[in-house]
Amino acid sequence: MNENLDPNAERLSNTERELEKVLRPQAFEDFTGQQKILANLKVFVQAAKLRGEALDHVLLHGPPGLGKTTLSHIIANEMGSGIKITSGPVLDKPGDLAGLLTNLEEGDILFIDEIHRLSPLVEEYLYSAMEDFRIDIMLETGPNARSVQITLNPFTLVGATTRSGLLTAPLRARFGINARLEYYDAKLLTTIVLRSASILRTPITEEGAYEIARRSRGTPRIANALLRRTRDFAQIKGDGKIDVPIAQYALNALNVDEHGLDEMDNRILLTIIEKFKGGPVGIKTVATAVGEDEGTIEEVYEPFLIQEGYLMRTSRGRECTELAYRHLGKINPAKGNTLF
Ligand SMILES: Nc1ncnc2c1ncn2[C@@H]1O[C@H](COP(=O)(O)OP(=O)(O)OP(=O)(O)O)[C@@H](O)[C@H]1O
Ligand SMILES: [Mg+2]
Repeated sequence: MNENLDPNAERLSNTERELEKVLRPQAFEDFTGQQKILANLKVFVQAAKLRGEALDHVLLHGPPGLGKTTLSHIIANEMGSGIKITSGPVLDKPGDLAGLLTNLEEGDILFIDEIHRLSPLVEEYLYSAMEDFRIDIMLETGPNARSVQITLNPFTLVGATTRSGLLTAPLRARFGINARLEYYDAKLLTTIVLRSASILRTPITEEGAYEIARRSRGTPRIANALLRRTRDFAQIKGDGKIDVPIAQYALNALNVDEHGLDEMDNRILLTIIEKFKGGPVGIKTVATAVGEDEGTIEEVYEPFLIQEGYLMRTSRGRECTELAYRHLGKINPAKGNTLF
């Protein structure tokens, strides 16, 4: 797959990374959508502040680019707490985690991204820290080795994962607040695109913003990436203003189709239809056939294709729906040979 055209796999240059930071909402007020989650979080944050306690541990899960990292920063801002950031694969040994934990100040947020990738040893070490704010530390090694118990400052663990199914039950049970982020509808994404365009000082029509929004796979990160690319087209091919024709021109050039499916989405559907008679077919087989990592298909592509009704997950594997056939202009042999 051509990675440069895939906003998910976008290799961010330094300026692009700066732009992501600039566009990231900093407070509950700037955060669009996920209404229920937000409403609940506001209550929990307010209550914790009122009691002068650390917020309960928070688990954020859902597909990439929906705002997990953004929310964790907002929680810290709203609590008025410091935030330390790490990720599952980086925490190699319990010692790495101990270092982080003992440096937390009261009420601080410890953000662990990709928390499903913690090693079992580190995960187990985390349990007592989360539950009792206590950890055991080994002093010295060899015959003099002994462990002492240390009391930690009360803190809030915010864990983020795209694969909540891979979390162990004991870890999941230790989060008092559990939020699953959903894909955004086109209206919410339009608001996000308009906000981002105004931060970037890019003139844009409401219809132009909607055109980008409805073709962004329900994902703010993709909407922002497409906005930035469209801005380039507007500057070079137009007069700098983003309207519907410029947005359509840019999105077509980026291989984002009419319904917002990108190249890989379409390749997955086409492969299942053409090579596997529409399915059912196992995810491993699909992954090999399209040349994409199985986990990526499962956490990035599949959830959206299922939500939009192109794909079904059955006990025998993945199956294309009638909508997928129609979308690709193919005839479903099981449904007779008419297109409509
Ligand atoms: N609700 C929102 N309102 C406005 N912008 C948002 C919102 N959610 C996400 N964004 C934008 O999308 C970008 C990606 O969000 P974020 O990094 O929080 O996603 P994520 O869920 O952590 O993704 P990943 O799983 O890949 O880490 C952010 O830089 C932010 O600008
Ligand atoms: Mg993130």
